[in-house]
Amino acid sequence: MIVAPSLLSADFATLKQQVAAVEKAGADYLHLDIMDGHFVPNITFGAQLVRDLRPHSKLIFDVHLMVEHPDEYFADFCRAGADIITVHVEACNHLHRTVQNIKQLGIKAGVALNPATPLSGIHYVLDEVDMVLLMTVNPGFGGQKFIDAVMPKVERLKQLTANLERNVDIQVDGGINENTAPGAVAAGANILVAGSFVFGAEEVSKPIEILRQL
Ligand SMILES: O=C(CO)[C@@H](O)[C@H](O)COP(=O)(O)O
Ligand SMILES: [Fe+2]
Repeated sequence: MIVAPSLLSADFATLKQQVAAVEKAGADYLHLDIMDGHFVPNITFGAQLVRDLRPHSKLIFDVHLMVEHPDEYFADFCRAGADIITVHVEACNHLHRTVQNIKQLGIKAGVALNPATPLSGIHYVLDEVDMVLLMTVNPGFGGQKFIDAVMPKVERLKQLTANLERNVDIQVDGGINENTAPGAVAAGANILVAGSFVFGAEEVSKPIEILRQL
């Protein structure tokens, strides 16, 4: 599995070292949660942090935009060094255009769905997107409980993407740990985001290895 540690659960006073630790431990992506205090009831960090971390890591920078008006921000995150930018379906008035505009910058585009959002909103962009992120918690905070009811949505998405000629990654995000990840993988996910499971461990290498082996 592709493992994407979420920096949200790291100690923000030592970010550079913690990014280096997950990279050394075999992580594939670095998941960067951008929250604006409007789309979600929490505020994290902006493009400047992505820009500052970029020279220190070869990890794929996977930017999860939990902001209103994502069209106003994604280009800045691309310039800052994002490799993948994911926008929320619930925040986009013209999702197809937003996805196309992200891809025109030469990076990958993802679309994210909250747990209560049905797959129907993305049927007509599946031909365009590189990744679909299915939230397995309500976005806004790390350390929440995995919502099992999202699993049939993962299965359905897997069926839909299997019919496409190109690869579309399925990312799950929220409450992923050694107990919940196997079910998500069985349902069809191939990218596992994990915040508290990775950064809450004494050694980040252990949870990363557990997820990688799935
Ligand atoms: O996008 C989000 C939360 O909104 C996530 O990326 C969290 O950061 C995941 O944290 P854990 O649930 O794994 O602790
Ligand atoms: Fe996230």
